[in-house]
Amino acid sequence: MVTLQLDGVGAFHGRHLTISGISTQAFAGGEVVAVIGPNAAGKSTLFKRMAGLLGGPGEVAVAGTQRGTSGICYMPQDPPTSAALTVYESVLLARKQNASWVVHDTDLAAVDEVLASLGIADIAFRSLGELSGGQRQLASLAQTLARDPEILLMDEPTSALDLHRQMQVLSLVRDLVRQRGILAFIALHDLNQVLRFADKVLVLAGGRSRGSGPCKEVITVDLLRQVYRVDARIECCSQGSSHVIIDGYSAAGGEIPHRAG
Ligand SMILES: Nc1ncnc2c1ncn2[C@@H]1O[C@H](COP(=O)(O)OP(=O)(O)OP(=O)(O)O)[C@@H](O)[C@H]1O
Repeated sequence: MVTLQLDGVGAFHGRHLTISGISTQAFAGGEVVAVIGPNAAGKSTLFKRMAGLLGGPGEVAVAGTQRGTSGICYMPQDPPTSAALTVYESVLLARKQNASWVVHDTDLAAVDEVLASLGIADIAFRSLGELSGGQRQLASLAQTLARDPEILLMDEPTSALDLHRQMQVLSLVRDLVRQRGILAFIALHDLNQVLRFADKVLVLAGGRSRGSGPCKEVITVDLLRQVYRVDARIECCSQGSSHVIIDGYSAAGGEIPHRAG
């Protein structure tokens, strides 16, 4: 089983150490780990460091992989688009593992499967350049999933999607994680989506870790107050699941004068 553990991890942008000292327990295949925190907390930076795109101190310790670093698939927050390709071509190209790759029937079948599972077979032959923002995000998701990841790093993969699509994508990722033993890290801002879909959470703020572990243990009223500066309740709904309800927020930290609603 694939595992990933962070040990004193930091990352440089140029000479500036943007994140530092991030350590966690070992996360294992079959788990969805939400990476949460306010804007500029360091979530994208950590993903780039985990994907090997940024250098820095500490160790991203990966074990149990079949394909080494090529099994780590990173979906950036703003993926570049090559407007000349169709969705189908871009997803097929994502299957390319090395320079000697030639297309096999299994590649074509994998592309068909991923397009169908994301519900975007109808735009397979549209150019990437003519898609809506949400369609582009779905195409980027298809490219990432088509790589047969062992470890998935997805930076706000649902930020451009409508509610139905958010549910569809997060359910699909969770099902793939369970069925294939993938380890998925997903940066999300919607904490109710986190409580619904993630098994564990890693909280960042100011470039440092503010805790990690099972969602219900880590996401507390105190954490929401300290990290997000919101006055919130976490309540169980009639169907038994936990929800974050925001009552107010602080403009400057400490006191929480603004009441929502
Ligand atoms: N290319 C860069 N050069 C210098 N600093 C950068 C660069 N990219 C990000 N940073 C800085 O690193 C810090 C963390 O940014 P990062 O993008 O990782 O945050 P984030 O948690 O993903 O934020 P958001 O939720 O807003 O997407 C910020 O202070 C940001 O200004």
